Amino acid sequence: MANDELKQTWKVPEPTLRRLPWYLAFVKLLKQRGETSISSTQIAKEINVDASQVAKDLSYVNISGKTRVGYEIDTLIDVLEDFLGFNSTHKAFLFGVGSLGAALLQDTGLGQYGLEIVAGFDIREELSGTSINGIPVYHMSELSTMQKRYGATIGIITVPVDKAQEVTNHIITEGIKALWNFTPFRIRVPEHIVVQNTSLYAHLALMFNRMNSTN
Ligand SMILES: NC(=O)c1ccc[n+]([C@@H]2O[C@H](COP(=O)([O-])OP(=O)(O)OC[C@H]3O[C@@H](n4cnc5c(N)ncnc54)[C@H](O)[C@@H]3O)[C@@H](O)[C@H]2O)c1
Repeated sequence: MANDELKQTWKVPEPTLRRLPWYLAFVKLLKQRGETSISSTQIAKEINVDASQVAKDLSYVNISGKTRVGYEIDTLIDVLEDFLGFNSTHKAFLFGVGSLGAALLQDTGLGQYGLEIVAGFDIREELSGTSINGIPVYHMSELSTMQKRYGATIGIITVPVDKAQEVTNHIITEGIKALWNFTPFRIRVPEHIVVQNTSLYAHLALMFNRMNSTN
């Protein structure tokens, strides 16, 4: 990606980046049903987002605004996937092949979103040399060697919470540039490193809270 394009992508507001994958999933569903075009008004209705918001979100994406006539579905899918980075392959290492880590290795869906987990790492000796879903698992001590082989840029962190910072520090020195952190620890990183924290539990708390307020 050219530098200018990269800067453009950075300017996209986070809520827009969260909504665009919803639009993509919906448009893919329409394609499966044999539809060939869709308007932003239709997307808005289906996703339950304001039509002007949909048009604004799509204005960040490089697709010509045939708002009333509708977008050609194949083109919209291509452009959205490209924009969201789902069409390119990002190589990732996963750290901590425990219950969550192993489940993520099992998930074949990640590949459709451009994330290719090429190897898992753990400190448990008995795991090294094994594989999950065809993905090899290595001992942490092999990280340097494997990084030379695979050149991964993303690190998925599924180690125990008290190991999160230590593992982060270590893998950054091995060339990992972006971290998908599943631990509840707020890891500290140098400015040029990208961190995305993800927690299933945070969403649970939200659901419980909303359930209680509707009782
Ligand atoms: N974000 C979420 O929604 C979510 C959901 C479940 C768990 N978690 C978090 O994910 C993490 C893992 O949870 P789990 O239930 O899979 O735990 P687990 O104990 O089953 O797995 C942790 C794995 O990390 C390995 N490990 C420990 N130290 C390591 C190191 N220094 N380097 C590499 N590997 C190391 C362990 O050997 C183990 O295999 C925890 O921090 C937990 O809080 C988050």
